[in-house]
Amino acid sequence: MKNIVILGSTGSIGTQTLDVVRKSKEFQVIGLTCYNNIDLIKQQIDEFNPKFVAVKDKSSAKKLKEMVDTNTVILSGDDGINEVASLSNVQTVVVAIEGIAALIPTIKAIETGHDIALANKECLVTGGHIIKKLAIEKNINIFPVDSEHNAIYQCIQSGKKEFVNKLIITASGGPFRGKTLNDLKSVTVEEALNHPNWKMGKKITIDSATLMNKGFEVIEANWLFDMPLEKIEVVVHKESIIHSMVEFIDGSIIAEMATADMRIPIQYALNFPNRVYVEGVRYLDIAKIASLSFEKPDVNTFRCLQLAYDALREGGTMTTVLNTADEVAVQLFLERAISFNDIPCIIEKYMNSHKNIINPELNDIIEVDKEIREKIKREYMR
Ligand SMILES: NC(=O)C1=CN([C@@H]2O[C@H](COP(=O)(O)OP(=O)(O)OC[C@H]3O[C@@H](n4cnc5c(N)ncnc54)[C@H](OP(=O)(O)O)[C@@H]3O)[C@@H](O)[C@H]2O)C=CC1
Ligand SMILES: CC(=O)[C@@H](O)[C@H](O)COP(=O)(O)O
Ligand SMILES: [Mn+2]
Repeated sequence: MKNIVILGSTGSIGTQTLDVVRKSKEFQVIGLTCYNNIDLIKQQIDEFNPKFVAVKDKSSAKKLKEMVDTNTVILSGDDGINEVASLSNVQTVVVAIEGIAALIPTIKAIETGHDIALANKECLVTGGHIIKKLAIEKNINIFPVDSEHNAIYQCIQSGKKEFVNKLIITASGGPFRGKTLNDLKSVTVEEALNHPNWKMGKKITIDSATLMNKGFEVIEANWLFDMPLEKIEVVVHKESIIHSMVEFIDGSIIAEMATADMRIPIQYALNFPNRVYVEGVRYLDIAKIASLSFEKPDVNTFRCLQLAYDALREGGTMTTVLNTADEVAVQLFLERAISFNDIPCIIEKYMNSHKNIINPELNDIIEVDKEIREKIKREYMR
C-alpha cells in the first residue's frame, strides 16, 4: 500500500487520479484538497476516508465541517493546503491544483521529502529553479503527469540521457488550428473551450487554444529534463496519438503513443517503474489509424508560444510575468471582458514593461505575481 495525497482532488486531474486509485487498490488516500467544491470533496471523503482535507476558501471549509460525520480533519486556507502537502507517512503527493497557487504547496511537499506526481506546470514555469534545486537536495523524484512530459519520461527510459539529441513535444493545435489572426478576432468562449481531443479544466483548455499551454510545456521540459531551449521542438500533431518523442544522437526517434486518456500517465507516475491497466482505458487500435500528421506551429498567429520562448530566454521573473499575465487574461476572457486576441497582447505588454529579476527568490516570485495580477485587474476589470 502506498500512501498518497492529492492536491486539487476535485478537478479534472484530481478526479481521474481518484479513478486510478479506486480501480487499483494499491493506494491509501491520506489527504485531499480543493478550492471550494465542497459537494464533490464530501463525496470523496465518504468514498476514500482521508485523514485530512483542506479547503482553500475558509467559509466553504466551515460549511464542509458541518457536512462531515467521519473522523476526517478539515483544514482551511493556504495554511491548511500546505499542511496537507506536508503530512508525514506519505509517499507521493499528486499536484493537480491549477495555476501558480500550486507553487508553495509543491515546495512544502518536496521539503517534507515526498515524491511528486506533477500535473501542474505553472509551478515550474514560475519557480522551476527553486523546485529543481530542492528536489535534488531532498533526493526526491518528480514524476511528470502532464501527458507530453510523461511520454518523454517513458521514451527516455530507452537510452542514456547523454545520448538524447532533442525532445519533440506534440501539440494538438487546439480548436483553432489553421485559423488566421483575423478568424480569431471574434471567437467565443464556447468555441475556445471546445478542445478537439482532451476534456480538461477551463484554464488549461483556453491555454491549449492560444498555444500558451505548449509554451508552458517547453519551459516545463526545460526544467524536468535539463534540456536547453534549442533542443526542444514543438510539432503540431492534430490527432494527439503520439504524446511526445525523444530523438537520440544516432537519429532514432522514440515516440509514446496511447489514447488521449490522462489515466494512463497518472497510473505511470504513481506506479513507476511498474504499470497497471486501469479499467475503462481504451487500447489504441493501430490498424484503424489511417495516418498521423505533423506540421510546424504558426507562432505568428498563436503568439503565446513565441512569448513563452522569449520569456524562457530572458529567464528570471519574466516567466512569472508570462504566467501571471496569462492567468489573469484567461480569466478575463472566460468572463467575456476581453477578446481572444487580447490574451497575447496583454501578456506581451506586461512582459515588455517588466524589470526582470534574475535568479529570483520565492518572495520575489510571489511579489511579482501579486503586482502583475493587481495591475492587470485594475486596468481591465472595471
Ligand atoms: N486536465 C488535464 O488533462 C491536464 C491538466 N494539467 C495541469 O494540471 C493542473 C490541473 O488542471 P485541471 O485538473 O485541468 O484543472 P481543474 O480546473 O479541473 O482543477 C483544478 C483543481 O485545483 C483546485 N484549485 C483551483 N484554484 C485553486 C487555488 N487557488 N488554491 C487551491 N486549489 C485550487 C480546484 O478546486 P475546486 O474544484 O474547488 O475549484 C480543483 O481541485 C493544471 O496546472 C493543468 O495545467 C496538465 C495536463 C493535463
Ligand atoms: C492532456 C495534456 O497533457 C494537455 O496539456 C494537452 O496536451 C493539451 O493539448 P494541446 O496539445 O492542445 O495543448
Ligand atoms: Mn500537456
